[in-house]
Amino acid sequence: MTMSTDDTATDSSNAATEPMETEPLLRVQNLRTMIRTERETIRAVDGVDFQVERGETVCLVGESGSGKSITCETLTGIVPQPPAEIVGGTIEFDGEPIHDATESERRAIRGSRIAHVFQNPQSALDPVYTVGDQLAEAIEIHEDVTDTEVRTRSVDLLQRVGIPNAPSRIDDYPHEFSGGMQQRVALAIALACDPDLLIADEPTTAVDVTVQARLIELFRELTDGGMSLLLVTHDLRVVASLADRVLVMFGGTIVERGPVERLFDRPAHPYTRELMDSHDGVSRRDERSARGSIPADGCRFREECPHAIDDCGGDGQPDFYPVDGRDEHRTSCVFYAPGRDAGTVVEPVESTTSDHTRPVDGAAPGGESRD
Ligand SMILES: Nc1ncnc2c1ncn2[C@@H]1O[C@H](COP(=O)(O)OP(=O)(O)OP(=O)(O)O)[C@@H](O)[C@H]1O
Ligand code: NI
Repeated sequence: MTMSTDDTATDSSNAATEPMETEPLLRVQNLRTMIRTERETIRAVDGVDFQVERGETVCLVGESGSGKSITCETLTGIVPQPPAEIVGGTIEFDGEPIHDATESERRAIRGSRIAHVFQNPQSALDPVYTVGDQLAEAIEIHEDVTDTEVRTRSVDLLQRVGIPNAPSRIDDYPHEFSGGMQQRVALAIALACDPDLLIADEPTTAVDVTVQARLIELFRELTDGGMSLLLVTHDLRVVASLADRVLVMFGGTIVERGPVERLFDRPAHPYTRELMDSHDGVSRRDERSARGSIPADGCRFREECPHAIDDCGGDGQPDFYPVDGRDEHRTSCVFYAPGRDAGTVVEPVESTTSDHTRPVDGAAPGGESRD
């Protein structure tokens, strides 16, 4: 069902490890996380399934409040409980279930194999230690190296994430950096442990175009080197530059999934089509609070969908149907069910490939440019 990464699978020379190598690095099934507030219970993540292959970049997109960050935080077990409550789902990492892991087991995985750069960087940085101390700690967990090597590597990491004057800034404390730089410092610390999977939540949002281009280049190098990347972003140009596959979220559910070229060329779900048509995803973000709540069942987009019919209701979200008969590109929309006319959904919206879906650096979309 997912894009093949056969090139990594066939590298294995040891036959005994072959079944492991063909496993996705991360497999998530039916992830469900509720948030209970005094006023209501929000189904922040409601039945999310996906996987990330080795060396693959998967982008998670969708409007503000759609559940992207809570999905990531549920994966690494750092979602604050309460107000959140993880009510279901299985998470397998490198073939091992980790959803039942104890807090200390999870911390061990987070410190070595999965790195998570939060949307809000302050929470990741320790205010009482210098950036250099925090980088050193992360490097030393992984490897036994001399102090000089640690220092050289720390400076290099800061330079790679675009921190100017890294050799002197390394001795600064987190509060001496701007918000945008703090997130990049957190990224440098995350990368210090040489993770197999990097989960990065909006890492390119508060940065200028030069730094953005540098980060895109860095992510490419890392995934070319075999790291997997789960990237949350609002910026469709970043998606076009980096993604192999895209997951579109709305109201705590994934509504469409597929290879990046397909998502941009043939967006299928009415919500995806609207997202691709919006200029930068910002206009819808501001409207959300004014438009009231999203249904907690059926298709979550139905109240706002120009094509909604009775079948869009029901208990669970609609099944995932192939788009144009392609298994790897699927959407949770009843109009794509066999025998239904998907043209109803597609027709009224005009061409959707516009400037903001072009890669930032003019390269071909991720899937092609990585080879
Ligand atoms: N601490 C919290 N208390 C109450 N509700 C919360 C809390 N954190 C998240 N939520 C709610 O959970 C839902 C999912 O939020 P989440 O942060 O995952 O969205 P997001 O897709 O990451 O949005 P953004 O693009 O703004 O970062 C939203 O309805 C949000 O309001
Ligand atoms: Ni978020």
